[in-house]
Amino acid sequence: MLQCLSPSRRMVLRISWLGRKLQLYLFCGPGSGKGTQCSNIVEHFGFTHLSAGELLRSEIKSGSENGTMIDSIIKEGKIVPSEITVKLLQEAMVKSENDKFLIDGFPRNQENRLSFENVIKISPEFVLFFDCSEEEMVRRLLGRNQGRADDNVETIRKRFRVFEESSLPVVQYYDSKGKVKKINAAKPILEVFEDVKTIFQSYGPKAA
Ligand SMILES: Nc1ncnc2c1ncn2[C@@H]1O[C@H](COP(=O)(O)OP(=O)(O)OP(=O)(O)O)[C@@H](O)[C@H]1O
Ligand SMILES: Nc1ccn([C@@H]2O[C@H](COP(=O)(O)O)[C@@H](O)[C@H]2O)c(=O)n1
Ligand SMILES: [Mg+2]
Repeated sequence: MLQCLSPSRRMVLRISWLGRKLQLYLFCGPGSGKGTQCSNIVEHFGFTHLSAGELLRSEIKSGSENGTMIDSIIKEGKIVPSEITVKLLQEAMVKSENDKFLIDGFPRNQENRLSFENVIKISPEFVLFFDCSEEEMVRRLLGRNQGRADDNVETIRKRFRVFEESSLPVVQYYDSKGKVKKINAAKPILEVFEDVKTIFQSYGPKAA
C-alpha cells in the first residue's frame, strides 16, 4: 500500500505514525550500564535500541556539517542542541519498521524533552532509571576502553555535573507523572538484567 505513494507522501505518513510507536526511555547517569542492558533487552524483547549519544557520534564520523560542533560539545560533556538530536532520532524511527523503541540517553534536559514531545506528540510508556553510585559509574567509564573521546577524568566530571543540573530535573518530571521505574544497577550485569526482565515481561518475548 505504501509503495503506491510518492516518497515524500510516504515520509509524511511514516512521521504521522511516530506518535503511535511505543517508546521507553533509558535514562540514568553516565556509565550506569544503559548500553549494556539495551543489548540484552533488544535480544530478549525485540525493541530497537536508539542511543542518542551513538547517533551523535555517527554524525561526527559521517563528516556532516555539524560534526565539528557536535564533537567539541561532547568533549566538553555538554548537551548538543535539541534540534540536531531530535532530527537524528526522528530519522532513525522513521526508517525503522519496528514499533518498539528503547531510547537511550534521552531526553538529557527539558529542552530535549519538549522538542521531542512536540514531534512525537505522546510521552514514553515508562522511563527506566538505573541507580548506581557515582564512584562505581566512574570506575566503569574509566575501564570501558572503547576509545570514546569523553571517557577521561576531566570530561567525566563535567558529564556528571551536567547530569545533575540538567538531566535529573527531567527524571523528576517523569517521576511526578508516575512513569519512572528504578533499578539497582550497582549489581553484576546479569543480576541487573533479571530485574530489567521483570519490568519488560509484560511486553512479551521477541517475535520469532
Ligand atoms: N552491572 C555492571 N557491572 C559491572 N560493569 C558493568 C555493568 N554494566 C555495564 N558495565 C560496564 O561498564 C561500562 C559502561 O557500560 P555502558 O557502556 O553500558 O554504560 P552507559 O550507561 O551506556 O554509559 P554512557 O552513558 O557513557 O554511554 C562498560 O565497560 C560495561 O561493560
Ligand atoms: N540527548 C543527548 C545525548 C547525548 N548527548 C551528548 O553525547 C554524549 C555521550 O552520550 P552517551 O549517552 O553516549 O553517554 C553526552 O555526554 C552529550 O555530550 C547529547 O548532547 N544529547
Ligand atoms: Mg551508552
